[in-house]
Amino acid sequence: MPIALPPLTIFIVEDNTWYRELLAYRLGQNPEYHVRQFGTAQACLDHLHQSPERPDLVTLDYSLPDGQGDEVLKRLRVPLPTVPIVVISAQEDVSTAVGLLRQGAYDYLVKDEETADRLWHIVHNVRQQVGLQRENELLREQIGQKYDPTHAILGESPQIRSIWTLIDKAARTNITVSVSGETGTGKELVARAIHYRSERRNQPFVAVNVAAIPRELIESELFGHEKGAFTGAISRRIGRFEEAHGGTLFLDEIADLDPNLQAKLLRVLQEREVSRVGGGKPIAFDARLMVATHRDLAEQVQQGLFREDLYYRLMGLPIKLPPLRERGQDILLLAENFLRKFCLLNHLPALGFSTEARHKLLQYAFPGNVRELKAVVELAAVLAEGDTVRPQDLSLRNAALGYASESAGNETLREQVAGIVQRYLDAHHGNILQVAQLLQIGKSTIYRMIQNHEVRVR
Ligand SMILES: Nc1ncnc2c1ncn2[C@@H]1O[C@H](COP(=O)(O)OP(=O)(O)OP(=O)(O)O)[C@@H](O)[C@H]1O
Repeated sequence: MPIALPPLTIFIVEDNTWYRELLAYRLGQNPEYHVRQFGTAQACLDHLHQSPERPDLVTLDYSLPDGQGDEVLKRLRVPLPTVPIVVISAQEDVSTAVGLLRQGAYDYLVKDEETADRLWHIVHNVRQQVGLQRENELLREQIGQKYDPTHAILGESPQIRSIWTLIDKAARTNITVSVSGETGTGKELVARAIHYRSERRNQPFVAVNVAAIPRELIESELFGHEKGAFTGAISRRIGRFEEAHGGTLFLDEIADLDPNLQAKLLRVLQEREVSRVGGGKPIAFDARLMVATHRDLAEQVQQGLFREDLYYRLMGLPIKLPPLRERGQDILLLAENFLRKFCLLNHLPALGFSTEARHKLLQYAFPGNVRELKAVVELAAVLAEGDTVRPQDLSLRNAALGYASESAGNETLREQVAGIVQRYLDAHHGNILQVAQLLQIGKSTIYRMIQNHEVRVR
């Protein structure tokens, strides 16, 4: 299925105001084209220098007051090495055209009454190409993310580099892996990375959060049950251990497993067989086991809350993930990555962080670690004005995150933000200016949400 294309940004560099307006008007007829106009080459270069916004296509007048086509083309190629640049000239001159094309111009057009239409076709073609390229990038990113820890588990800190090494080592054998670390540090991500690097990569990866399943259901969830095993067991059910056959079983929050099930798990690991609740013959268990916990399992053993024999069985290769606040500049690297991806997936123009916003991120402790950073960055992308994320867009206090927890669990961040804005609009009789002031967001953000049918003025 083709992906929805983000708007195409076009820079028009042309000193003749009338002609520039004409091109902008023609291209602007497609609402998916964002046109930005510049009267000189320098104005365009200054913009490229000061803003993270990058065009998908540039039209360049051959004779500008501050430079000739070939020379300006060369200067534009520095910040825009691969962006198509269409040169538009008042005169038809074959040798100039050939020279420009050799220099990497995308096309050469002569100004006449058909230029705007020809440009329209060129832009249409570029749009198709950009679409294919983005689709490719997205697919490559998805595959890369799945298999390569250096793509999936971002970071450049020494702590993360040593985690990559451990992942590679773990992936070479079937050793049980126990991942520990605070909430949101990426424990499940590490487990997945090991699975997708291992020989079991084409078999299932089954993740079970032990703490999330009610006590009375967990046994049948893990081991399955036979029909009639208990009231309500109206048909046979395959357990997660069986489901993971040939692949990997990831038991998250293992410290929360109740003592009875700890004993049963120990038996399964010793005998490499599982039995469904309610009988039947034992079934061979062939899955690689990985476990995770945010608690200190050794301490749980000391306190008598976790079986010591099971602890030694499960420990295998321990991988301890560092909290985000101890990973220094990784905070910025992750933040930029989340911002880029969010903009790409939501068809927003590219955004960057202001210097003050970076400081604010670096000063915060991130108790929710990477998960919290991701949520904060995605919300900031929605709230940002223009092309920059400012400190006030970063909702680092609990108050702002409190809104999120009020909402239904499955909503996306974007839906949650829309929900907040809608509530304010309703409460203030659709007064956009007032709502923008109260929420400290720009009016244009609200207009954009109305245009995208995310909120309504009722
Ligand atoms: N190093 C990283 N690079 C990119 N994304 C990361 C990284 N670490 C974590 N994430 C992202 O952060 C989020 C939380 O990660 P994950 O669910 O693996 O954490 P966890 O430690 O298992 O959390 P919990 O303790 O709550 O189960 C996910 O969206 C994950 O993709």
